[in-house]
Amino acid sequence: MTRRAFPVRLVAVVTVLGLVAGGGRLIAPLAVRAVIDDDLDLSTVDRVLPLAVVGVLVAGLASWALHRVVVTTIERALASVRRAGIEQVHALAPATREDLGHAGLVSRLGPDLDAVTTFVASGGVQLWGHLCQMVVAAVIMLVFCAPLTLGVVAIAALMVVALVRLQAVVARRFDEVRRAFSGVADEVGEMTAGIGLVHATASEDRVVARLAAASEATHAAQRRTLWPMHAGMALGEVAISTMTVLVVVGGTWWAAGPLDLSTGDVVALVFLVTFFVRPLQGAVQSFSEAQGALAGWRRATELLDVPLPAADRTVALPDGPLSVRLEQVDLAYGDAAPVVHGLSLEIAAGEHVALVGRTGSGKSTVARALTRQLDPVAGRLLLGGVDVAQVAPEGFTARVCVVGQDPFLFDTTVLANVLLGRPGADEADVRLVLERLSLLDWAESLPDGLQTRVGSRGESLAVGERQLVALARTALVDPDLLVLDEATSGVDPATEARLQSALAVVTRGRTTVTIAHRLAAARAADRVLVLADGRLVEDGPHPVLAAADGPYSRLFTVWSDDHLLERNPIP
Ligand SMILES: Nc1ncnc2c1ncn2[C@@H]1O[C@H](COP(=O)(O)OP(=O)(O)OP(=O)(O)O)[C@@H](O)[C@H]1O
Repeated sequence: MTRRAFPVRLVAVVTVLGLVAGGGRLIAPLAVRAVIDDDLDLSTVDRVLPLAVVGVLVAGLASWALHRVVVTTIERALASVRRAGIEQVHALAPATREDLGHAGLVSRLGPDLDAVTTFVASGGVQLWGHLCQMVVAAVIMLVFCAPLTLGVVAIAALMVVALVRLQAVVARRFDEVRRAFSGVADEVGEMTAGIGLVHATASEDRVVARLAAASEATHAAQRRTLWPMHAGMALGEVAISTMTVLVVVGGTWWAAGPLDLSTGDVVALVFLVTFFVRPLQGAVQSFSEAQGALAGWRRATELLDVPLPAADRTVALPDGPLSVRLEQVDLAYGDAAPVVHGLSLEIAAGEHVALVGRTGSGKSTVARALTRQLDPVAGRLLLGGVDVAQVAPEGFTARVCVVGQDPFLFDTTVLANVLLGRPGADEADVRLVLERLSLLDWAESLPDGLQTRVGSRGESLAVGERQLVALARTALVDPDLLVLDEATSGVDPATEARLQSALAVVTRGRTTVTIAHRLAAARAADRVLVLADGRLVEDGPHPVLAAADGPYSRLFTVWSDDHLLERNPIP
């Protein structure tokens, strides 16, 4: 994150506006003082009233300007943090991104920053106005009567200490309320999601009892917040009353004695006490809200300090289809033990290989390494003869593409999702690609053709259809290494046929690694690599491995049986 210089001008503007906004309100007690000291003379009222009105108007204007400056500045700062955050997320190493987690990233750039906005818009500006008003009130009181002001400040200090403690209790209790509320939400969520099971097992009473218990817990938690909240309010009232008595008694005593205090001074002091203490109460409350906003800001900006991949990755991949070479590669997640061990293999440029193996054998992990979402913890991975550790990130995703089992689509049209494949491409390019993949008829048969919206994450389309869109997008990218994770479920026979013919076109002449979960995908490859427990245990063309008495032929038998069952279901 680029650190900016301290914004001296902004702070100066905000301070002046705060002092005018806060100080302007104090014109009222000063006007009252002047009128009382002139024995309620009407000519003084005529003189003072316009001044008081102007003062209040100026204070109002300053308050509006303060709000505007602060909110605009903070919103700009937040927008730039969001932008920088998104750029940072893109620049992070994929493994780091995965460590931070999708939800973590979303919350840092979403709700965490929203907490700052909410605080600034609701309490933040008032907090500043309150602080300024307190300062001005304290200075005027000091001018009128320093000893009384010191007494007032001493009582206020005691009040702040007590309020801060009470606030901590309130915050804890509110946390309990939030947890209790989320308990209710969990119960409601489970109840609605599992409504079928609830009916089937006739457990309505149990579920309702659990919900009632969760609701009761919420009420109890809310009741527990009441006493510290009311104690805080009562404390404020007691403090104000004590200060008022102090000012009235002390002021009267001093007025009659050592200090030259007029009746107007004493009355003005009584008002000023209120103008000093009320914002103090508000400020204490806003301070605790500020903690949440600050925590949100810290979490969001922490993201900007996450180290980026080394800047010495500057080598470009050679043009054309890319060969793949793994030399004694170990792959691991985080600090855990490697899940792929000493993997060595070679894939020629333009070759199509299938990765097969039982679940958990390491296929997806190898695919992640090929697409650089996971860096080897040992050994070397070379693409086109270049060690990926040195390959520049720029342009990498245009050369190496992955089509996952359930590809992500943006909530927009089919056309817009495919167009993402190549900047500058237009509808004609997309139609051409779809035509080449024999998918144009399918796309046009969708409710709004290419303009059909795919819904959030593409949920309006079936999984297989999402893969079709992703394949078209990939064909538009025209990568030199393609990693395909074959869809295992949710693909109807018609979509399956479209997928297979589109895949045949997309993979032609392109280095392709398919994670094959089914026989057809393995058979379509030039070569099959069999993984078991993160190790390469077989390597060869399908006919050879199928004929050998090894792990692949055993998998092949299982697949063949499944295939037969699919075609000839048990009656
Ligand atoms: N994100 C992850 N964090 C930690 N361990 C993981 C992660 N992903 C996979 N693993 C572990 O790595 C090992 C290999 O998993 P991988 O997903 O590569 O297997 P796979 O052969 O692709 O399985 P499947 O066919 O079920 O997708 C497994 O032990 C798995 O638990």
